[in-house]
Amino acid sequence: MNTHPDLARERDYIKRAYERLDEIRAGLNSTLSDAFEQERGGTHQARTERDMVVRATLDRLEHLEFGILALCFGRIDRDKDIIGPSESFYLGRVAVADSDMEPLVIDWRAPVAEPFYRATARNPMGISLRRHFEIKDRELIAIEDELLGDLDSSGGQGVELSGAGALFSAMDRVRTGQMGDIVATIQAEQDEIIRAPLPGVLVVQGGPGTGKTAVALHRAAYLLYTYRARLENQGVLVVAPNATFARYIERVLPSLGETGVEITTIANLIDLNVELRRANDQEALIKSDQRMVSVISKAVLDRERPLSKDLSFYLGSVQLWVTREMSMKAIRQARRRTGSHNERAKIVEAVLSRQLAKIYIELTTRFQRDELAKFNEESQAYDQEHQDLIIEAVDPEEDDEAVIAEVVGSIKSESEFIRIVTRIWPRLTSLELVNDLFAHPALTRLASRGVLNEKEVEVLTSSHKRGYFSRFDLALADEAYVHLGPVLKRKGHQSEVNRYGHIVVDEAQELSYMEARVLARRSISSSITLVGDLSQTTSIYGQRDWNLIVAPLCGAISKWNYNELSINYRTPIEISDLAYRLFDPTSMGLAPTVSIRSTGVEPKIIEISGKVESESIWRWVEAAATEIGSGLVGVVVPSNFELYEDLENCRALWMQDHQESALIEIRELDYAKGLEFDCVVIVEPTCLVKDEASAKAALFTAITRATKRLTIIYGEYERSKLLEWKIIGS
Ligand SMILES: Nc1ncnc2c1ncn2[C@@H]1O[C@H](COP(=O)(O)OP(=O)(O)OP(=O)(O)O)[C@@H](O)[C@H]1O
Repeated sequence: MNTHPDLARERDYIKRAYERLDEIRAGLNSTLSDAFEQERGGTHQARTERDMVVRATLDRLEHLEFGILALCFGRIDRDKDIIGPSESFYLGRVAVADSDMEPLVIDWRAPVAEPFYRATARNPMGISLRRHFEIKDRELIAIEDELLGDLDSSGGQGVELSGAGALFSAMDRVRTGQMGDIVATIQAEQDEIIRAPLPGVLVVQGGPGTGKTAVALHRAAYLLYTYRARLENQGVLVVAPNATFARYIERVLPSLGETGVEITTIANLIDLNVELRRANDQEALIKSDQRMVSVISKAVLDRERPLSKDLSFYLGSVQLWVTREMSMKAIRQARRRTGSHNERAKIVEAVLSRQLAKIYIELTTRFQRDELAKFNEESQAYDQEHQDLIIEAVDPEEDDEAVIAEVVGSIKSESEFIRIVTRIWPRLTSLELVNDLFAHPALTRLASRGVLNEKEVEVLTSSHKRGYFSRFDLALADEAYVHLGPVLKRKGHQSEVNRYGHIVVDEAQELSYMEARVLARRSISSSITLVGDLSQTTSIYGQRDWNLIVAPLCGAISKWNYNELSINYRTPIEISDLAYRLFDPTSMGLAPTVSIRSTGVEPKIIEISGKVESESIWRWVEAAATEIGSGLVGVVVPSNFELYEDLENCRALWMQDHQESALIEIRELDYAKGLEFDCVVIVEPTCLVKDEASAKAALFTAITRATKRLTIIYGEYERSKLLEWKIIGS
């Protein structure tokens, strides 16, 4: 029972704030129903104005909709200073003012709120008191005060924390499988990143559980608040590594009153509407490589091909030849022009049709129709030499443009002519280009000559499945689109890409070079926040150097800002100790992180003799779920794990009988990354990913998903590796 002397007074204040919030909501709802009730009539302007009112009211209502979450979570008392008397500010997830427009609650993002997150004993930032409220069902139940004068809020590991009580209870909460906001307990090092200026590339490196995802999302909300006029128009994009992760974080921004942020994956952003297949590691590695930039640009050029032999078609009874020479000239002319490949197909078409129209006119006027027929009969066709003579004889000045235009029109609608032009300069969708490129080894080889070796070409062609694409193909298609442009006059052509005022990328260490280019193309002015952890790079195409990640994103700006986070809010000391036995971050030049919670429960490490079977695994999963009681158990298994289906069956049966118990999820590492579970069970810990070079980082990542308990189940064949990795002792 909290017996703070100010409890009753603060309770009244918070009650008043809630009542005022209700009043504001009621006012907005009645504005809305008035607008709906008004007849659709009136002038166009009146209707437009009404629509604007409806939209703005709906936006405002949405902004005030945060369910059962607390409106107000803290207060700061500012000392008297030269500009005014001492003052108290109540901070909350949205601003609420009374009917005289006097603020009751201030938005956490307002500049005046900054000391709530940043003030320390050494630098109190002009405040004497920081107060944290615990609110349940709209009622204040506890108060935690920090007097900045004699602050001692060390988390036990020599770390200075703000609102330690509120922070620890937030960290201890049972996980639901959906990320929540941290607005009430943001720590100073996090706040600095959240409130960093908008322009430029900002990199946030932090070990597991340091709040990178949370910080990234709160930063998006902060930027929208602070640069609303610009960003509401331009848009803010959050890029998640996969759809599972996007779902995991989707509630955070709405709980902060921001619903306009787009959260998506790179594949969805490219939006080519294809079902994705998995890529194998070697294929993924090559297709993510920087060298693919030149392969793709060459692949487009390779499709601009002169004819290998002369081809003809009939316009009426006249046989017209498109010679190899003509096709080369047309390509040269088209290449001299600006515009995308697809746009310039028109130039090839125009050049050839005009040339052929002149030939046609010359032929039909110079010879009698029957003489021409005889001529054709005798020689089957006139050869290139004849035609060249005719071309030279044609003086454009003397031609009647109207007649030429008419013949050009007829030529352009001849299907054979269209076929020939398509052969020389096909209009292509980006997926067609990528599909053709890997479906035909000759094209692959041609485009990658001097860039990829024969073995790499073999990997690309042998892993290709006609008409099926991986996410890596999509990035290549996006690259190809830059050269190709939309296919005009064809159904389903792609539109121009959306560009954003700010882009936030999570798990940025896994951003491949080609995917980074996808994002660069969608950034208006290289205003980007990248959050990630180089010690958790587990994909074969991911990076272990921020310079490499940032390079394709910087655009004209060569400087970028770097920040590190150091406190692990997720993993208890007992579990992170094990993780750091496996991996020493200083070996990569990264600052070690500090866990600030302890559970007193050591991880369980279990050896299974003989073959690892689903029954034996499940026994331990069940034990973990029973032990934890409620919350979330994440079973992390190797990718393409042969027992995956069996485990899913065990899970389905277990869940039927244990509906009130802990939820169990079985996940490959890629789909557990970035997430967290009250209890983690890792199966075959040395085999989580195929790529051996990433195996250690994969286990490190899996271990650090746990907020409370950890069980590792390994087969005896993994013992020597686990000994070497210091996970088990001899
Ligand atoms: N200031 C904070 N107050 C309360 N909880 C916090 C705070 N910062 C982070 N957390 C919690 O810690 C957990 C880890 O945060 P988050 O997932 O953002 O970390 P991360 O650095 O992205 O982790 P990883 O790289 O391991 O996936 C989350 O449950 C988050 O809500």
